[in-house]
Amino acid sequence: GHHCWGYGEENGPSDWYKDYSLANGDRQSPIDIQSEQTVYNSSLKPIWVSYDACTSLSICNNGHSVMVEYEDCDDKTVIRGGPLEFPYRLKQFHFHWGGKDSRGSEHTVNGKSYPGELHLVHWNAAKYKSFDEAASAPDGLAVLGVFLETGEKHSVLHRLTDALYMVRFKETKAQFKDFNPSGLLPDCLDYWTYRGSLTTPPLHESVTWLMLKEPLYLSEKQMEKFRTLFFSGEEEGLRTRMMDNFRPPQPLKGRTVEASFR
Ligand SMILES: COc1ccc(C[C@H]2SC(=O)NC2=O)c(OC)c1
Ligand SMILES: [Zn+2]
Repeated sequence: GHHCWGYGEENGPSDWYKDYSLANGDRQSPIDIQSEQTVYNSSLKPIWVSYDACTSLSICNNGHSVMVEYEDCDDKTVIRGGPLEFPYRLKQFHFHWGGKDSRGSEHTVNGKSYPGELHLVHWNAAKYKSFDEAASAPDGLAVLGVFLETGEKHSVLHRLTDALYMVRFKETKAQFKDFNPSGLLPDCLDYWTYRGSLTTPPLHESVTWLMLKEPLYLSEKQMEKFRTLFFSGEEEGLRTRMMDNFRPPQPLKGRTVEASFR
C-alpha cells in the first residue's frame, strides 16, 4: 500500500508507531533475553521439526529482507511440540543482519547483539484458514529464531548465499527448489519462548517466539554476501544496501520468558 515503512532515518522503527499503533503494544518483539530472569519450565516439550517433505518454491527480495517461500497447502512441513498446542506449517524463512558484525540480530541476549538472525515463520493451519488470517490471531504464528554468529563457513547455507546475486534488488525473485531448512538448525534445540509479535509492520501480536540458544555459524564471506543486497529496486537511482534491517528490543511489559533448559 502507500505505507513506506523501512529501516532508514525517516521511516525506521522509531517512526513506525505513527502508522502502526501496535508499535507500543504489550507484547511487542523483539526483546532482550536476560538469561538470569528466564524461568526454566520442565513441562516444556522438545521442539519437533518435520521438514523432510518440504517443497521450497522461490527466493525473493521483498525490499525488507531476503526470503525463501514454501508450499504450505498441507501439513508436510511443520513444527510441533515446545509450548505449541498445534502443529504450525512452515510458510517462509528470512534473515535480519547488520552493516557490521557488532549488530544485526533483532533479539539480544543479556544486551549482546549477534551479526544476524534467521526467522523460520510458521502458521496455525489447524485453527485458521489462511496465513493472513493466522498472522493477526494471538496464537496464529510460531517463529523459530536462530542467531547468526561468524565462524566456519556453513555448507548448507552456502547454497543460499550463492543464490543471493539473483535477488539483489527489491521485488526480484528466482526459483529455489529442494532447500530443506532443517540443515540450518544447530544440533542443540534448547530454546527460550515468549509471547510476542511480528517485528515489522503491521506488528500484529500473533507470534509464539521460539529462540534457539545455539547460533548458526557462518563465515565472514557469507555474511558479506547478505550485505550485497539492496533495499531499492534496480530502476531506482539511489541504491541503498540492504543492511541493519532489524528492529531493536522492545519493552518486556511484565512478560515471562521461559527456558526449555536449565
Ligand atoms: C502480515 O504478515 C507478516 C508480515 C511481516 C512478516 C515478517 C516479519 S515478522 C518476523 O518475525 N520478521 C519479520 O521480518 C511476517 O512474518 C511472520 C508476517
Ligand atoms: Zn524476521
